[in-house]
Amino acid sequence: MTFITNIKTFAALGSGVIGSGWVARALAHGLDVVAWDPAPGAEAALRQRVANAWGALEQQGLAPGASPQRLRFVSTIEECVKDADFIQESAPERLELKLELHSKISAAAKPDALIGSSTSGLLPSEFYEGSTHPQRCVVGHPFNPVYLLPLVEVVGGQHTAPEAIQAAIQVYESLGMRPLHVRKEVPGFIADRLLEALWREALHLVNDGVATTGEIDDAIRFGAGLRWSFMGTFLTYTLAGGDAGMRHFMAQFGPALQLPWTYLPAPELTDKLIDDVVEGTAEQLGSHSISALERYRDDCLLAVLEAVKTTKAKHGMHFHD
Ligand SMILES: NC(=O)C1=CN([C@@H]2O[C@H](COP(=O)(O)OP(=O)(O)OC[C@H]3O[C@@H](n4cnc5c(N)ncnc54)[C@H](O)[C@@H]3O)[C@@H](O)[C@H]2O)C=CC1
Ligand SMILES: C[N+](C)(C)CC(=O)CC(=O)[O-]
Repeated sequence: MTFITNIKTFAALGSGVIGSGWVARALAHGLDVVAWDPAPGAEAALRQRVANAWGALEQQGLAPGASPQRLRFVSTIEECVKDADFIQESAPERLELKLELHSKISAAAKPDALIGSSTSGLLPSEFYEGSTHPQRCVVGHPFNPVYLLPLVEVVGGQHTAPEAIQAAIQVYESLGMRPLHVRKEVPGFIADRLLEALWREALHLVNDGVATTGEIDDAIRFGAGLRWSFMGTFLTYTLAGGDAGMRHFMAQFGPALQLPWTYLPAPELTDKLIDDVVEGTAEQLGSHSISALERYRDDCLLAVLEAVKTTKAKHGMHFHD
């Protein structure tokens, strides 16, 4: 079974936060991009998002011929996918919607064009159930902003061919990404299970009046957040065990897991909790607009990526090590 991996035309369905991030990444890699989104005003919003991202992409380096002008917005699903070499769906996170959309996408697409879904945690076996040629269908779960963050989790469903997983990994690599094959199909995959655990605890801390949203963000950004950009939890905690390493760490800090410090179930999303979170984050945002904050985030990310790359090289490592 072979699938198209040398892609020239990228199709994006759904052009909100994530779809527009894919569009910007694909354009920056010198591809032709065709996009579709049913919302009124979607084309203008997409072009605005791409323009907002373009400065960061220029700083990172564009592929020869890369241009926002190579984006074509079309009015039907069929027109969007029929000539595409690779298709990425970024529609709202609703199982029924994705199920119906994928039956239309896959029926109109070339049979050897891979189809990826940006879902954050729905199961591909479920939403590709009605798809034509489901062996080429995968999840390619990205991270926001998609045009800068390298990670993409690649997950297959029960009908996905192993060759399709490998081919999708190849395509995502050609877009400058760092694919992580999630070998077992589980809800939330790997990264969102971790992120959701943190998010749940953060909401409990607000709900219990322990800290404001700003204080919780400070607890992350001045501490673990800084080290997470180059070293994950396991290696970090190996160092926390000193010369005795992980075995000593487990003996010393493992029992605290039983105390417990954390709650597993999520807090109830009461109106008060939602108001506290919305008002807290509005205060953090201050007078900055969302697009100004996006540009600030992108500048920080570019600087961090560059610093990590250079420091690793100094220690004889590659960025992906
Ligand atoms: N926002 C995030 O941080 C992340 C989201 N994702 C996933 O990406 C997908 C899209 O999420 P967002 O971009 O955040 O949502 P969004 O709400 O920003 O964008 C969704 C877009 O889909 C469009 N849409 C509505 N009905 C549609 C249909 N039937 N077919 C195609 N498009 C349709 C909407 O008009 C909208 O532009 C979801 O599956 C989500 O789980 C993945 C990683 C991160
Ligand atoms: C909140 N979220 C589940 C949509 C987050 C993601 O899927 C990944 C990210 O960018 O944090």
